[in-house]
Amino acid sequence: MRTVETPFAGVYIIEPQVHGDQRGFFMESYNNRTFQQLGFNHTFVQDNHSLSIEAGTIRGLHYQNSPMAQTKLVRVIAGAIYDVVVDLRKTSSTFGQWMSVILSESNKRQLLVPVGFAHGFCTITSNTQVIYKVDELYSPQLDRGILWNDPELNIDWPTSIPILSDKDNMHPLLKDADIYFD
Ligand SMILES: Cc1cn([C@H]2C[C@H](O)[C@@H](COP(=O)(O)OP(=O)(O)O[C@H]3O[C@@H](C)C(=O)[C@@H](O)[C@H]3O)O2)c(=O)[nH]c1=O
Repeated sequence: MRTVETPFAGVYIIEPQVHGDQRGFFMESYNNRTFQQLGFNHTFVQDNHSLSIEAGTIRGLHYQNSPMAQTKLVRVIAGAIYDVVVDLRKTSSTFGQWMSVILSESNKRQLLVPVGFAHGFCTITSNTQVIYKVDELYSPQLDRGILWNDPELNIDWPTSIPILSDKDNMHPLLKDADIYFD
């Protein structure tokens, strides 16, 4: 397993070691001891799995406020996504900035999204399946979002006419967002 640093402190791309042979491949998609050795001390308590049928589906931008803020370990098991994180740490020099990475069934890359970031993705294939681990349980009361096309963020999404949930259509702009991480 290899970790790749990103422009944001605390956000890492993780590349598992893939053992290919004539049958296909085997990989450890998560190994607690390796994570601990790398200094990642999360205890993941929930696994999530989503299917997005159409390419051009955006889910996001989502985060949970404290005391249920979540670290997420995101990967794709079918298709591909343009994965985005936005720095929401108010004291950060990169507050309000975003970055993207392609996660796909074929590149098997994972993104570690720490507390303090909003997360969202746009599917770039049909029938895309994303799975991710989180280190706090889902809390509908503390679930928050920021509008995907907030002009202040100016995210360069692969589509300008995404398929969205009703919820994701109604999120506030960053300037009005309720952000609380302790
Ligand atoms: C996130 C979540 C949702 N739900 C329920 C609430 C709702 O009825 C249904 C669909 O929820 P959502 O529309 O929020 O699902 P979705 O838009 O896929 O939300 C996800 O988006 C990506 C980008 C993330 O980063 C995730 O953390 C999560 O916020 O599933 C749970 O039961 N547990 C959960 O952990």
